[in-house]
Amino acid sequence: MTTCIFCKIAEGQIPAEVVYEDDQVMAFRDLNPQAPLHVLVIPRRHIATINDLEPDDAELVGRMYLAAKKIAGDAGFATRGYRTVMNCNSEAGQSVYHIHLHVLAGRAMQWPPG
Ligand SMILES: CCNS(=O)(=O)OC[C@H]1O[C@@H](n2cnc3c(N)ncnc32)[C@H](O)[C@@H]1O
Repeated sequence: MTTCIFCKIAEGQIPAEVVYEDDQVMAFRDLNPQAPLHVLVIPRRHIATINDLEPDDAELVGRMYLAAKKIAGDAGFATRGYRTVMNCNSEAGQSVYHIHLHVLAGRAMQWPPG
């Protein structure tokens, strides 16, 4: 019985507005969007942080980026541009310890990030 909120979303135990899913990854809208498009791409398998990735996870991470590409493209932001962010641990602001790729689009992004 997991306590991970993103595992619960992946298992359909709690609701989310799913925008993409396949056998290994899924994506849903962020509850607190920071841009007109703000979606989270997660692996179905629980991996807490980037530090917990192993070489065997390379294809899975690649599939997360391909999902991000599809989501941003389908939403019409491929040419305008979009940002993908994966935060690792507290100083990066990670608050949900199940890796997730933020996909943000629809406004000009700042650099460097705050
Ligand atoms: C500083 C960011 N911290 S973070 O990089 O860890 O991102 C966590 C993100 O998950 C989002 N979130 C938390 N719970 C849910 C949920 N149940 N459904 C959708 N999004 C969620 C937060 O709004 C936040 O943007």
